[in-house]
Amino acid sequence: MTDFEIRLLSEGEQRATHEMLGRAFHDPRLTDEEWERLASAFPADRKFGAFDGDAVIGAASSFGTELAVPGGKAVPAAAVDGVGVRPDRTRRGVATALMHAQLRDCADRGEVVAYLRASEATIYGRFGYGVSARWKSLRIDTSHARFRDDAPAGGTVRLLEPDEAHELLPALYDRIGLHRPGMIARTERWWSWGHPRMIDEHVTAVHSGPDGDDGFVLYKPHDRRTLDRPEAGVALLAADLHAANLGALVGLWRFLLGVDLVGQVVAYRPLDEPIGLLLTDPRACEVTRLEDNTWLRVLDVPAALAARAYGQAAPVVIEFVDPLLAANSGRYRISPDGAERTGAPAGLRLGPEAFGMLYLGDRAPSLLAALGRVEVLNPAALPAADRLFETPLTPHCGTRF
Ligand SMILES: CC(=O)SCCNC(=O)CCNC(=O)[C@H](O)C(C)(C)COP(=O)(O)OP(=O)(O)OC[C@H]1O[C@@H](n2cnc3c(N)ncnc32)[C@H](O)[C@@H]1OP(=O)(O)O
Repeated sequence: MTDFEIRLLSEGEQRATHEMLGRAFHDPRLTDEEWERLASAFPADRKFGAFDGDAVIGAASSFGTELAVPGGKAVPAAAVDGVGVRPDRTRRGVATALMHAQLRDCADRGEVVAYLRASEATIYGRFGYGVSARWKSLRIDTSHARFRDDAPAGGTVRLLEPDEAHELLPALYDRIGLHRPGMIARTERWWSWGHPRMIDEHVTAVHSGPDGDDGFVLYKPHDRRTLDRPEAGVALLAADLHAANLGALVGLWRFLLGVDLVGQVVAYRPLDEPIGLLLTDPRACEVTRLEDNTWLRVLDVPAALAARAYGQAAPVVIEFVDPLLAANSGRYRISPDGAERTGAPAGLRLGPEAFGMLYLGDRAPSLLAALGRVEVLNPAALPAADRLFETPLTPHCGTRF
């Protein structure tokens, strides 16, 4: 017996929900004016609330998008955000009830995976989410950063005024395309939610190559000068950097590292970002942190397996066990040609959390088996599964949500 009810928000309940989330995330209360500006980007649609009478004590939200998977296709995905419980009602199962309702709802909508960024790494594994992509924080000291003679030259970079950036970036992001597993489509809701403020708070630079605009970066300076270190310059945080090709990536990095009065450039990048290899002194590029970036929970196993590409190896049968979304449970034969349900005996057995960790290519099945997250029923299946699930590019989302 619970003392709360889970249901979708009704019109008119958004502001109270936003206020409740503000208490969970320690955000300041919004003025009426601030709420007016924000309201249209905080729709009731797809928001689950936990209610004690009329009072909202917990919420979980999502929006529909597309997620790039290995091989170049994209699948319908639920981008989950705004999960929070009022501080006086935590640890009584509210988030669990919200998560279960939300996962069933997203599965009913035909979405193939749910995808999120976690405030803490201890929360989401129990709901079947696994870390699907990690990122590295880079800090590049500009005084030591010289490009090698054989590094690509890159094209030209120009700064945009904020109104030009609002106009140009959505189409440029689409043009760059979902070329890396883990990237998501930026929907209208996404552009209208955090992005206007983001553009206003950052400088936007666009890269042009032989075929026109092919990359952009939003950066923001943080002043590190003090009275005893007046020479320190500023640190630039490259908060949103996307490039369609290596030339655009190098061109944007050359630009960032060449901006005057800058001592450091900091960015959160894919694990295989090659910037250090382009410098005469690769140690000028320090990895200061490596952590989980996105978490993935599969909602439709047959569709997820059918959408991605596989490496060359003998076929493997995996048995998938899903305690929450029972329709997913069963055996699947995976080969370089695709995946299908099968009655054949399984070589490996796993659940949704391990699936989330290997689906985009972040972790190898053999590592998960060694850690006890994948059960090995036939040892020959393990090296074959490693080769099938291996991906040439490390997964990376690169979009805040
Ligand atoms: C995608 C996003 O929006 S990420 C943002 C998540 N939200 C936040 O971080 C805001 C602040 N935190 C909160 O609002 C809440 O603490 C939440 C949403 C994280 C958890 O809500 P709760 O209602 O307390 O979770 P619930 O009671 O269902 O807990 C389920 C289990 O998870 C555990 N758990 C929940 N939160 C945490 C946590 N932060 N750290 C460790 N364990 C946790 C509980 O102990 C419980 O374990 P049990 O099943 O073994 O008893």
